[in-house]
Amino acid sequence: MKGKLVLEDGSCFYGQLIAGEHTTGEVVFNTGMTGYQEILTDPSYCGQIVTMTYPLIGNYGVNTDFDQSRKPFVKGYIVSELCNKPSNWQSEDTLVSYLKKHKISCLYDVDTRAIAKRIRSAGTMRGWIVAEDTEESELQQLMNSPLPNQQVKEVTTQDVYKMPNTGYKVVVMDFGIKQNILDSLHKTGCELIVVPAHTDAATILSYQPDGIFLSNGPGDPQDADYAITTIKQLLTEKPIFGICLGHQLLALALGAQTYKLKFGHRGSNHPVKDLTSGRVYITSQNHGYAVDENSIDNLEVVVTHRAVNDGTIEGIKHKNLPLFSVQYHPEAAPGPDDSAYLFTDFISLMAKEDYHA
Ligand SMILES: NC(=O)CC[C@H](N)C(=O)O
Repeated sequence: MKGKLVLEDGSCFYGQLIAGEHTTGEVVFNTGMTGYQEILTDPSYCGQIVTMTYPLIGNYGVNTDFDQSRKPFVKGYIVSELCNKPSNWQSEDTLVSYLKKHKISCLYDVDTRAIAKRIRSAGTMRGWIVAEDTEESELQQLMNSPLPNQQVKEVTTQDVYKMPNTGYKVVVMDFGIKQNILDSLHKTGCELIVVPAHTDAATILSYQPDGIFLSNGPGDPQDADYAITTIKQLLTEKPIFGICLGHQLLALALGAQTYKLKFGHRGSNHPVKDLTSGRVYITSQNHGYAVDENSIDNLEVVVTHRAVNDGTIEGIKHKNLPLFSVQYHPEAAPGPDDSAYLFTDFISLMAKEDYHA
């Protein structure tokens, strides 16, 4: 079926549509060459239509081991060439049948470069994927519908679950966690207790954890005000490590502000400088918001990492308390695992607190 992407500014991009009912979301682009299944199932993309700038997608098929959560959470998917004859020993199915099975509207054979350039110059916009022959009146009706802003509620776990182990006990606040973050923490020996996003501080502390982990997740961090309130109450209680949305929420709880980037950072090769060692790490990123530079001046917060491309804040720590966070993804999936050492840093922080106890 012929389809199109209509952007908020009126621009249209034409292609072929599969699996698709019409859909809407914030249109973003990811520059990764691989990792399409991890991207589809990263809950941080809930509410967004993801455009892949790499021109060939689907070429190594899909495999359930690559899933980062229980299902794909993207609202729509846009690719140039959609390969339907994968060649890889791990391939269990085609991406086409995966998208159909999960009813993810996918527009392909589209000029993805033109879409990325449009977003890059005009900024992230809302968009609609519809059949090409959609009546103007129907399109207008779709365009008048409000965009939801409580995606964390959609992706967080409904029930508490545990991943037993013999090491430190960590309560994981699940705002839409990726499987590889859980696996990375678990691999370092941690026992994990994963709790829903709305869990209050008293309940979290009742598990008597050695540390608290704040996960990645979708949406504007300022919409998760309930989580900011909870984290505020935990700041002086336990060591805390946050990734991406978790980093933004930690910063907000410490009194900083966040703002929306023009078109965000989404890809697998973003250079980040560790300001302590001077080393540059190539990192996996997926975020549309960042911690505001000017808001931290009078806080007990130190910037530990910066994006090399645009200088934005990529990591912070507290001057005295055992709290730190990064904006990028040390768990990769997809992307390089150069920053996996941060998980061991969290263990060292818990060990230090343990010693002082
Ligand atoms: N991956 C994430 O956790 C993303 C955080 C937040 N939703 C942002 O876009 O900035």
